[in-house]
Amino acid sequence: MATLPGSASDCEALIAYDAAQSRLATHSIPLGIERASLAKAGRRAVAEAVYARIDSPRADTAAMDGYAVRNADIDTGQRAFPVTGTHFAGGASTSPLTPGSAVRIMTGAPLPAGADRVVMLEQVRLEGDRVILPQTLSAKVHVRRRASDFAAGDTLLKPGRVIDPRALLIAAAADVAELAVWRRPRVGFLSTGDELTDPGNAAATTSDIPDCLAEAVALLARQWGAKPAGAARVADDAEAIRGAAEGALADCNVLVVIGGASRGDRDFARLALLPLGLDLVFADVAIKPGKPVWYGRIGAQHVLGLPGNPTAAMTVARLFLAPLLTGLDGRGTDAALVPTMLPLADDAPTAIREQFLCGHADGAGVRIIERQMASSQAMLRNADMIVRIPGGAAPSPAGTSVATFRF
Ligand SMILES: Nc1nc2c(c(=O)[nH]1)N[C@H]1C(S)=C(S)[C@@H](COP(=O)(O)OP(=O)(O)OC[C@H]3O[C@@H](n4cnc5c(N)ncnc54)[C@H](O)[C@@H]3O)O[C@H]1N2
Ligand code: MOO
Repeated sequence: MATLPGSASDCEALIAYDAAQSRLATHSIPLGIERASLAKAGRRAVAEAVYARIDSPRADTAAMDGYAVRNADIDTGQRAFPVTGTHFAGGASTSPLTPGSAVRIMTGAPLPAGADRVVMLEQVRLEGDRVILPQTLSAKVHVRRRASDFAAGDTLLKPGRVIDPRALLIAAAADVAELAVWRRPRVGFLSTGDELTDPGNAAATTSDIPDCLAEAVALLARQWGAKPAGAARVADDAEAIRGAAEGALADCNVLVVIGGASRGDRDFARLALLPLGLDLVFADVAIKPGKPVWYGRIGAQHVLGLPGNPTAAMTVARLFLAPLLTGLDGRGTDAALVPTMLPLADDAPTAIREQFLCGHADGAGVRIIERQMASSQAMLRNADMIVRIPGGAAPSPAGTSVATFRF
């Protein structure tokens, strides 16, 4: 068998998880900047600061429906005011308030020049064309000062901020119609395996098994910001894998190759791609499950190889594909890798290799799902998180604080 650059036989050292992540991070750099309308900018990371193009409020405005008056008149003891007009939100700038008079005003309407207080509708009564204010007036003047929320030129969103609904509100309020955002990676998927068939077709055969990973990993990629760029499935045949990969690479930034990652007689994934110029960055990581995961570059494109065992594949997709995608789309690899530290509810199983096990949390802490295997499928319905358990002889007893990653 040909020697694979970056690979390790069982006698060679595997690359440590943290070292593999460091290597991934050096390659996972933003793809580039594009402009997106507000409608298309959601969940993207902004590449340039967002500045306010206008003051907000744009003028001194009423914070309540009521009557705009001058404090100077109030201070003289005047409480009955002739009403000289009505101001609505959206109205143009108005003539100044005549001293000794009031203007009926609605929330959001600009105050007439000279007015510096709004008395709420509920606190006044009308007598003919005069408004009568109460003797005692609150300290609150119910005026929103011009630029008191933000001023034109203020930095409202910093580069790297992910556009969530609140950030979208701010961009729109800043009078920004388009945002400079990092490009989203296009991700293609290639499942390999003679035994695989489309879900829905296996029962009609005696031995085929449904490809349970293609759609699941594509959804995981979408959840982490990717644009899916098609999926193909090929037999365990190096020529077929190479041909399909070549076609897929023309249309994606990241190609995820599923299966054929290991040492079997028909595990061709990495070997098949070497003639395309595959430059392996790491392969065979000292983790359980998912050891055969590999990552490399073919020119500008990124190629991630997942093992075929379903739980192993989903685990390393979460651990390596998610940060690859957040690195490429400007959020940074850490966006997918910051753990939540939680106490173990029970003693964790021990293993020589570092383990990334499926678990879920309840009031007592993290529970690692029992009897899970790299090939498990049904178990995943209860797997809300991946739990990092250190390798080596040292046990991790109940109460130990462990790193968890939401699935
Ligand atoms: N001698 C060794 N054998 C194995 C090693 C090793 O280091 N030395 N590693 C083991 C580990 S760990 C894993 S994980 C698997 C990974 O195998 P491959 O990536 O080569 O995957 P396949 O051989 O193609 O398939 C393994 C298993 O998974 C099923 N599979 C594959 N793709 C899918 C899919 N899309 N949907 C559903 N099921 C899938 C496949 O049918 C096999 O049952 O290798 C160990 N062996
Ligand atoms: O590590 Mo493999 O991914 O156990 O089955």
